[in-house]
Amino acid sequence: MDKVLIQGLQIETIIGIYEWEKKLHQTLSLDLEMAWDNRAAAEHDDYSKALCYETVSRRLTQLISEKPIELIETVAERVATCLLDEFQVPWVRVRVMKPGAVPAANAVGVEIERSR
Ligand SMILES: Nc1nc2c(c(=O)[nH]1)N=C([C@H](O)[C@@H](O)CO)CN2
Repeated sequence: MDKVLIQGLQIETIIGIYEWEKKLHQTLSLDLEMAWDNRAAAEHDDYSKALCYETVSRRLTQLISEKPIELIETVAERVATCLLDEFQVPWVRVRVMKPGAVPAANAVGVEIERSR
């Protein structure tokens, strides 16, 4: 299966369940694996057939930073839904990491897979 990948997409947003978290921005780090048949783009070196990682990154940053969210599970689900519905990605793996949330850990996070 071909994929388009985005690793370590940093998104600043209001995220968390505690009152103190609703008053500041924190940075999430997203890793995305998106199934995509890359042959059509490669065959004629045709950008219009490619899944543009730049466009996807911009859209997800807008989606996740537009309003406060409590759970990183919600972030992962919204990202997956956007990729399936708006970008017609047939399958996606979304990992959302919240660095610094647990001081003793490098990062904590969730990972989901969704398909159409
Ligand atoms: N499974 C989850 N557990 C927790 C979350 C979360 O989003 N998903 N969030 C928090 C707090 O917001 C925490 O990150 C504050 O440091 C706790 N557990």
